Amino acid sequence: MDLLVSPASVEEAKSALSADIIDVKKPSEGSLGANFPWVISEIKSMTEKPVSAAIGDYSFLPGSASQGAFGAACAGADFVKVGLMFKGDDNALEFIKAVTKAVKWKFPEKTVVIATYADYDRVDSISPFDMAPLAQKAGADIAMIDTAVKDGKGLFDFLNEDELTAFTNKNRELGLKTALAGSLKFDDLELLKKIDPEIIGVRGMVCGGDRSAVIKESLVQKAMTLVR
Ligand SMILES: O=C[C@H](O)COP(=O)(O)O
Repeated sequence: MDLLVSPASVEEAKSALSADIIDVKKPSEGSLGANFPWVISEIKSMTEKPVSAAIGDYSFLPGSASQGAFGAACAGADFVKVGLMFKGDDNALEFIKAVTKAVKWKFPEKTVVIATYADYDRVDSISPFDMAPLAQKAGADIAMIDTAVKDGKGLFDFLNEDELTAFTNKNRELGLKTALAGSLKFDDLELLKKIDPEIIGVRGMVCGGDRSAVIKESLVQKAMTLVR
């Protein structure tokens, strides 16, 4: 299980470099808020580790999302991560195909992460369970669950161990990897290891519990020790 940590700036990324994946985002612009391309590029130049970039929590705007995805890939992101904040299988398939094509067109080696939300009912968006087969059909690589609303409720307030294990196992059958996130806590790590996704994503946990604070290097190191 790899640890993905989401810094919000170049300065903060320096404290996150011991993570397995450095995930550039702008939390002030949403759960999967997009940061500036020059921030992605500078963080990429600081590490040999894979760099991921969130490109936003999107309504059904496949053209805009494709351009964002291409921009993030050109700026140096190895993983391009997009959130689906809309409903409808046909629209989701069209959107995921467009984003995947935008990344793989010039960068076939790069990884496309399609995120949906554990609290999808709260934001009226597609469920992770409906999204994953569409991600596989569209040629994406990773099916992710995060939370849309960062109000203290986390992944396990919406989905239980059995549901998350079923999601992870089904993705593996489909040939997709799984990433799980959503206000995860140190106390969740043992259960997450049992569920066994390929990646877990955190920010609040390594900020000391408050995702609007800054990442603490010592907490990233603690999390790295505990996920192994
Ligand atoms: O990609 C993962 C997110 O950055 C998770 O953030 P969070 O742990 O504060 O919910």
